[in-house]
Amino acid sequence: MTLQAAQTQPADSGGKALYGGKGTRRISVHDIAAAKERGEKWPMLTAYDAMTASVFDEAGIPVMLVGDSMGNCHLGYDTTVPVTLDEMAILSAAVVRGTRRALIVGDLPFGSYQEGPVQALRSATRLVKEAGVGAVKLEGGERSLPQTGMLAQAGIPVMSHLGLTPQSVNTMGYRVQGRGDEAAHRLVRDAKAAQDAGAFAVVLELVPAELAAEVTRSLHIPTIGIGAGPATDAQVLVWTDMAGLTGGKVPRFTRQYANLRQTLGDAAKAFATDVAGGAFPAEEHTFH
Ligand SMILES: Nc1nc(=O)c2c([nH]1)NC[C@@H]1CN(c3ccc(C(=O)N[C@@H](CCC(=O)O)C(=O)O)cc3)CN21
Ligand SMILES: CC(C)C(=O)C(=O)O
Ligand SMILES: [Mg+2]
Repeated sequence: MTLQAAQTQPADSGGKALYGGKGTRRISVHDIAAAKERGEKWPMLTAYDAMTASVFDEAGIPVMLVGDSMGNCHLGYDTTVPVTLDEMAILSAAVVRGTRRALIVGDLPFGSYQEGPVQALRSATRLVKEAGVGAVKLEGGERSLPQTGMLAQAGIPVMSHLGLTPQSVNTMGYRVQGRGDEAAHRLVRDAKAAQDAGAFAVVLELVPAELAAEVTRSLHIPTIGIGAGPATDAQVLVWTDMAGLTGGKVPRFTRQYANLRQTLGDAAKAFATDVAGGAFPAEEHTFH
């Protein structure tokens, strides 16, 4: 391929489709943009460790989010608020190492970008350089506009997160957002502002389906829904929720595709029973 051709063919992931495509190189934000033009709907899952990420990569999940939901799903906090940039960097690096094809998006944790665009750039640069993520995500539309613009101009692909923004749980709670005319208009404005500032995609969390559909129609960048109905370009779920590993209550918008909590608990009990009864280790596990 000539240099000229390379420059004019940004979106070939070697088989086109994000999901089910045959390409082996890393998916890029150009591939994400091309999927919206094709009308392809695509899946995104969170991942917090190399082994789980490798399973999803081999299953063809094209985009993974190292979510700050690692706070409650992996590190044992009650919310995402305590998660630090150090924790994000360590687990993001693990997810990058465990994958070959997926685009890895690192969540900027609470407190790592709210001070302003310079802090946002410093934090995002750490995730890009230390962890090797291909993009970062931050919460807020108009309120995070200087940050979104700074990252985009610096050449760091940035995903915006609107609707329910869990880092604001202490002021917002976990309620559906964008209900009523004024809140709906604000969400549309936020989404357009994020797009204009250079965001490559927008997460819409816990918003009415009709509003998510309107936002999806009015943007040229893809929308990724979670509790936002069926019309968004993509869908994201927290992996421990969809795999049935999360303990306690899970959000109503989740579908549980497996029951890993049961499976893993059964395996642990079977091991314990074998040890207690002397059935493990057997001859084939033993050296002489
Ligand atoms: N395990 C997990 N799954 C998630 O989806 C998730 C996290 N953690 N942590 C970060 C945020 C927080 N999220 C949440 C948390 C709670 C609700 C919740 O309780 N929702 C109510 C609906 C509220 C309403 O009707 O207004 C529900 O019953 O699902 C939703 C999203 C989504 N994210
Ligand atoms: C729920 C998704 C969008 C997220 O931000 C996270 O997992 O942290
Ligand atoms: Mg998050």
